Amino acid sequence: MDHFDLRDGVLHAEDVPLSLIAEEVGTPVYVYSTATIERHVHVFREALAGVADPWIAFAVKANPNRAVLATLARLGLGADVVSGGELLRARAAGLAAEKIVFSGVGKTADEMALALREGIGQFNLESEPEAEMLSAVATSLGVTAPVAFRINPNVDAGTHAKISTGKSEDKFGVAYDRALAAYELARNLPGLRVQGVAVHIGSQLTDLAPSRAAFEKVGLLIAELRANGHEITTADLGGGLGVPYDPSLPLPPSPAAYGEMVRDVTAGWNVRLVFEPGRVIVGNAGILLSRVVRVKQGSADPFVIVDAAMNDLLRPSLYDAWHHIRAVVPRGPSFTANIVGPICESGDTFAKKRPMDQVEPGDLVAFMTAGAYGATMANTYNSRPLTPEVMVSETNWAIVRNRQPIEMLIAADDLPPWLDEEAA
Ligand SMILES: Cc1ncc(COP(=O)(O)O)c(C=O)c1O
Ligand SMILES: N[C@@H](CCCC[NH3+])C(=O)O
Repeated sequence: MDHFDLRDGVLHAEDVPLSLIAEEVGTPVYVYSTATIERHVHVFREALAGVADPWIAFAVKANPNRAVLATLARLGLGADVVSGGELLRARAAGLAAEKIVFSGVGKTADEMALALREGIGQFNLESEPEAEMLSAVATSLGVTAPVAFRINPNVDAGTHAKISTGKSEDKFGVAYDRALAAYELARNLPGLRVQGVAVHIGSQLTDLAPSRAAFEKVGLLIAELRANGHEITTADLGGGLGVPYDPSLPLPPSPAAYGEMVRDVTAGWNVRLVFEPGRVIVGNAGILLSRVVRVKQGSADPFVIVDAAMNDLLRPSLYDAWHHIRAVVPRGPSFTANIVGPICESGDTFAKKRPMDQVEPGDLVAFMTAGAYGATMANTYNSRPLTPEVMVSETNWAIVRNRQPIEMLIAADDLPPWLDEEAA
């Protein structure tokens, strides 16, 4: 439960009762614990003890809230970004440019120019044409881009198909058997300085064996590249370590076990290792706080209708993801219910036939493990405002992204000239 503690039957975020936040900010609202984020960074770092000078680049996509990024910046982390927007957010939060790596298959020339001007630490290139584009952009700016190729090791990560990234049919990385040729190409392109190899096979990984297999391929490639005269100084092992969502399932590998595997596979590589953890840092540092609107009897199990919906937390409807849902103040015996949101799609279902705490209209419920890929995937479907976010630190708490009033969403739409007059 980390720092969302149950005390006297009440769920607290650090030392702030969630009921206070719900009253003042309204629901649904994401709540993050600073202490839990700090602890997770500490645990991840400890797990890498013995790895010389690890470069920990937080995967910004997992939680790009500026307060979260600023917390990580204060702890000395870098960032893995996948868009110009993420890069700007990371910089605005105070993350050092030289600790930023830039991943993604579709970087545009504008995004490359932005990253070059900022002076980021590494571009993880995902194709030969991307190398050619970066070479042209860097040359036009008169700078040199530090690059690695992300290779596709053709390894099945054993995770949900939509978040698996290391199989040959996935769009990511350069096919392993094309890698040597890609490095030859890059060596001869002006404006590029080849420095590393990168890999990332997927997210919510619950078995270390596929990662080990992928890393072993990276090790072989580094040896071949060096034999061909390339100077390889970094190896980016990506992110992906899973977190516990469903308490009835076996625990995913611990950061310590992951660290041990990494040390074992990379012994003798003589490179600076880069890590891109996202979920493992923030997943269990956040909850989505919601209120029960009503309980409706179905022909079988009751429907608990809450004020959070698939637009606030997309994971259950997109990946059939499981989030533990608990009453903030338990009322005693559990019952079996379907937990749903108000959106007009049957996919707006958080849990089916779920044994859960007894709840009544007005009660607060917490969706646990919602700190990663929660608020960042929220949207305004059904013209619902974007979910606000709150950060707690000991006895302090603050809104770190406000709920946008629906008036703002309406005002954001411009009318074309031929409708403008009519509306006015
Ligand atoms: C390139 C890259 N790095 C890092 C991550 C972070 O993954 P996770 O949040 O599972 O650690 C992802 C997402 O899967 C990614 O695509
Ligand atoms: N959005 C996914 C993770 C995607 C990882 C991105 N590479 C999830 O919620 O599980």
